[in-house]
Amino acid sequence: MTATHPTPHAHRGDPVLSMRGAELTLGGRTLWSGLDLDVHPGEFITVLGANGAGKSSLLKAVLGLVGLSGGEARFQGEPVRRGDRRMAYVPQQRVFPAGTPMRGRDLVALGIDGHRFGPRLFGRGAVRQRVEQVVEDVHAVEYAHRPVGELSGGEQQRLRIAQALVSDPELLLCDEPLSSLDLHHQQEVSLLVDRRRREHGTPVLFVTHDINPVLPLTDRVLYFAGGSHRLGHPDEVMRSDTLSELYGTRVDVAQIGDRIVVLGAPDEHPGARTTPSSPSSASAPTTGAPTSGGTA
Ligand SMILES: Nc1ncnc2c1ncn2[C@@H]1O[C@H](COP(=O)(O)OP(=O)(O)OP(=O)(O)O)[C@@H](O)[C@H]1O
Repeated sequence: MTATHPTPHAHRGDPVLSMRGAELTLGGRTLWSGLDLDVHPGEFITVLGANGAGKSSLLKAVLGLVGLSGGEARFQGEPVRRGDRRMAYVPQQRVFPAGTPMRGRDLVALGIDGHRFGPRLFGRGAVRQRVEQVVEDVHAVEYAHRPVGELSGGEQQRLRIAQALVSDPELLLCDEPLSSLDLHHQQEVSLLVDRRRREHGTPVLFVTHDINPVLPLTDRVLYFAGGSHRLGHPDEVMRSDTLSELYGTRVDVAQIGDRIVVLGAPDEHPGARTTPSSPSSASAPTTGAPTSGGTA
């Protein structure tokens, strides 16, 4: 399914990431197949689906950490490869233990010179300058000198975004970066990612269980369920008929205020792990109200 709506932030030009007939089998189970995806400069693609449907594994495949079992994935025209520093990854929010001595700026600098596979990109002075600039960009100057273990979850996550941005990436891969954050911090972190793609044209693949915080930013949704997927504008994908067909069972998409809730979506498979961010009601991922796009 191809989006028929415009993607307001997508720039013209060749896709940054292109997948054709992509299939991923892990542990003997085919998570998804027949995936055709072009990610254009500036695009914000929200990746949704049940626990265990293969959302995080998509990011791993793009990062070259797991190999496709079929089809191909190309980044900037070349087959994806592990350790490509032009892609940046923002992990799930995980709190650093209270005694962690590393300071905020050092965490950010790891995005440049702490990488095991990459060469040193800059001299020491240039690294410091670049780190300082990104710390300012994410409005973390006030606390970047403090040990990360002393910082709040939201502050830590801002620094993780800074760590991802410090290498000036050409593709941003975010794996549930908002989980465990309160609404205010969810919005702050989302806006940092949004600003990056608007100002630098860096496209974003954003895995989440809840589209609501990023719905106004979302150009297209990629929804995985039942070994299949749908790709399109939120209006096209977040519908009862589309998701019922995808899950192979009745699924209701309800609008409650400015939010949309998906009701009745089953777990992907009995052994799928659950995450704290999963809504408890009916194992249903919550999703946001379809809008016509625009920035938050
Ligand atoms: N390296 C691996 N080897 C075998 N199985 C794997 C591997 N990595 C992931 N899996 C399995 O693949 C399935 C998909 O995992 P993945 O983490 O991609 O799901 P997800 O959609 O991100 O789920 P969640 O919403 O729970 O985070 C899971 O059943 C997982 O156990």
